[in-house]
Parts: sequence; C-alpha cells; structure tokens
Amino acid sequence: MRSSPHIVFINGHLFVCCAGFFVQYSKTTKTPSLSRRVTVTVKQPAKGLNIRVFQQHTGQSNFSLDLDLQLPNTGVTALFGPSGSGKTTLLRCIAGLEKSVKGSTNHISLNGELWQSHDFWLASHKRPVGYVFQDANLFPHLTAQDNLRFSIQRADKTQPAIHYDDVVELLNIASILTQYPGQLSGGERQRVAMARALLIQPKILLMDEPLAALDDALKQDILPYLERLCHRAKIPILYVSHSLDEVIRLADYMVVLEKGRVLEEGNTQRLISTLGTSFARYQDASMVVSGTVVEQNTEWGLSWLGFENQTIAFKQGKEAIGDSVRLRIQSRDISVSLSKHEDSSILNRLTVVIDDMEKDNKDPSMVMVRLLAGNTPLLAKITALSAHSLKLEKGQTLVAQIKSVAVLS
Ligand SMILES: Nc1ncnc2c1ncn2[C@@H]1O[C@H](COP(=O)(O)OP(=O)(O)OP(=O)(O)O)[C@@H](O)[C@H]1O
Repeated sequence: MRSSPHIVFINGHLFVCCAGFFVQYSKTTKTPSLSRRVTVTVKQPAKGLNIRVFQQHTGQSNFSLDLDLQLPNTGVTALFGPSGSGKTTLLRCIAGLEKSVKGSTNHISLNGELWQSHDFWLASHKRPVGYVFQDANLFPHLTAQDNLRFSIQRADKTQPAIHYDDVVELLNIASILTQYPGQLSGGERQRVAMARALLIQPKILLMDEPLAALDDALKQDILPYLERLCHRAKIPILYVSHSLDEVIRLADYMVVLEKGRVLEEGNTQRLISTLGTSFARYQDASMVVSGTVVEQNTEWGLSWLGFENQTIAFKQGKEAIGDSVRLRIQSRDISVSLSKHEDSSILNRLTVVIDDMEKDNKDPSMVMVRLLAGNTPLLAKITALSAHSLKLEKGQTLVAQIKSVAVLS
C-alpha cells in the first residue's frame, strides 16, 4: 500500500504530496511532473465513465496498466484485485494525478464530458472528483467544520447538488464538527473525510480502501454510514477494496484487476456466483441471500429469514419482523445430503437443485457446487470424494445444510 496523497492549497495553487513527490498544479501547469509514463484513452464519449488506460511504470516495478472500461453511471463499482494490480493507479489516472504522454491519443470522459484526450488535459484540480483515501488526511490545525468549509470554498457553486445539512445528517457528524482531527476516532475522521469529499460537489466519488486503516469494531461502526452514502449518492462511486465482504455489501458492479489488466467484470452477484470466475475459487467464496425477517424467538436468540418459500435461522440482532435482511453464506459452511436428517445439530436445511459443478484446479480433492434455492444461487465447497459417492449431477435435487451465516444488513 502506497501512502495517500496530501492535498494542500497555497496562494491558490494546488500541491499534491504523494509517495515522496511534491507536485504543484496551477493554471500554468498543464500536467503534474511525475517520473512515470501514463497514457489514457476513451473509446466513445458516452454515459458513465469511459476510460482506456495504458500506462507503463519506468523503474523497478516494470508495471503496466492496460484497461478499456465503460463503467456504470450510477451505483458503486468495486475495484478488486491483489496488491499491486493497479487499483490505486487507475483512480489516480481518473483524478488526473498521473501524467499523460504528450501527443497520446488516449482519453477519459464522464457522461460525455471530456477530461482527457490526445489534445486536451483537464487539470486535476478542475476535475469534479471527490477522493477519499485510506487515511482521512484532514488538515490537523482545522476543526472538522473548517475542514468541510475548505471543500465548500473549492466546490463548483454553479449547481450545488449536495447540501451541507444533508451531508452532516447522512454521516452523523453534527456533534463532532467543533473538534480537531486529533480529538476524533479513526471512524469519525473517515466520516468527516467522506463529507469533505462530497462537499466539493463531485460528479464521481473515488474511494481508495476507506476502511482499511480501521480496526474491525470501527469498520462495523462506519459501514452503515458508508452504505447509506452509497445508496443515496446520485453520483457513481469507484470503491477500491481488498475485502470481499465490503464489496458484496456495497457494490452493484465490480471490476477484478490482475497485473494491470481486467480479469473479470460485471454485476457483483452474478460474478461471485458463477463457477469459473476467480471468486468461486476463493477460499472464502460466498453468496448473499436476501429476504425479510418472518419469525423471531428471543428465548433461543434466533431470527428467521424468509426467502423463496424457505427460511434460514440466524443469530438474532437488532432486526425486527418485516425488516429486509441480507445474509452471507460461505461455501465452506454448506454441506449437501440426499435427504433431510432431522437428527443433526444443523438448523438450516434448504431444498436446492444442482445448477453446476466445477473441480478445484488448485486442490483436486475439492469440488465447488453451484446450487439454486428457487432462483437464489448458493455455492457449496465439498470434497470430490463426497461428490463421487453421492453421484452428484446437474439437475439433481438435494438438501443443503447450512452451518452458519453472517448477517450483512
Ligand atoms: N510512483 C511509482 N513509480 C513506479 N511504480 C509505481 C509507482 N506507484 C506504484 N507503482 C507500481 O505500480 C503497481 C500498481 O500499484 P497500485 O498502487 O496501483 O496497485 P494497487 O492494486 O492499488 O495495490 P494495493 O492494493 O497494494 O494498494 C505496483 O507494482 C507498484 O509497485
């Protein structure tokens, strides 16, 4: 993980300090001077974010980013992939923080608005981009409120679509506005950083692992705010994360990067449930089941989610009957049997049909089975020996036994 850029304005000039470089942007500075070669191209200016990126890093890393993407105009698109796959570099290209080679024919556009082409470069500080980094990067000598004012001064005031009071309410920061960043918890600082990014009136929000620096408890605190922000924002959000849980919870669309190339892209639910994608091979491959709470038993501390005429028991939390809930079920927590065994400790037994099966290339002792509970897909990771002994085949009806589930929302 590289350090996040620090952005400072001095005498009307924008300075970005990143990875040891201190780069000045001003009206007369067309591109930042970085020691790397970057070119960016768009296919057709159209709705959504259109980018074609070809970039080579000089020096030891020998990395090149080569992408051709048309990303949705709304909702959250997750950028997922191993460390060094180019996620941050892609965000930096979009933000105009990577230098484009002179004379290059490459482009970037958002909803038909050109930011970059062979003869045009919109300076970084003129791109309507809200950027949230792993570290909040608030100005330490300013209160939370003054940090927000700083963004408001920078904002495009012609068509303010995002209002201060709404942002303060959305991120629940009214009570901490008079505090200095040093007096805030990591989660509170990140909420202020998100508010600051929204108040510059961006047309796109770039979020680079905004939860990565927080411990698990703080992550759980801030996730609901992030989720509200993602659902309510009327602008597209590009969200970088290493956490499959976060991606499943927040992203409608996802792009998987590997070594600077697009490995897979598409609807999140479809991608993670399709055998053959990198997700189905993940150690923690999992699926999400959505439904409503149909029953609760406080004595046993359980709630039941109803979906597709079946129910799943889960540990009771703050949900009430009638609430919409999503459960995450990991493939390793599902076993299958040919009939219902009432004499086991497992509470959840769903009637399912085998939709697909795939051998694990890396581990020949295991098989991934794609199951359908009605129209809801589930993944079960079982031994190849069990699959053979039970004579499993596509179309067969089985009972899926679910050991444990995690509540997402
Ligand atoms: N300033 C730079 N000069 C040369 N190479 C760089 C520079 N910044 C990043 N790289 C290299 O570019 C590649 C992609 O880095 P990038 O930070 O975009 O990946 P990432 O997917 O965001 O990784 P992580 O998940 O660890 O943040 C890496 O190999 C990295 O070492």
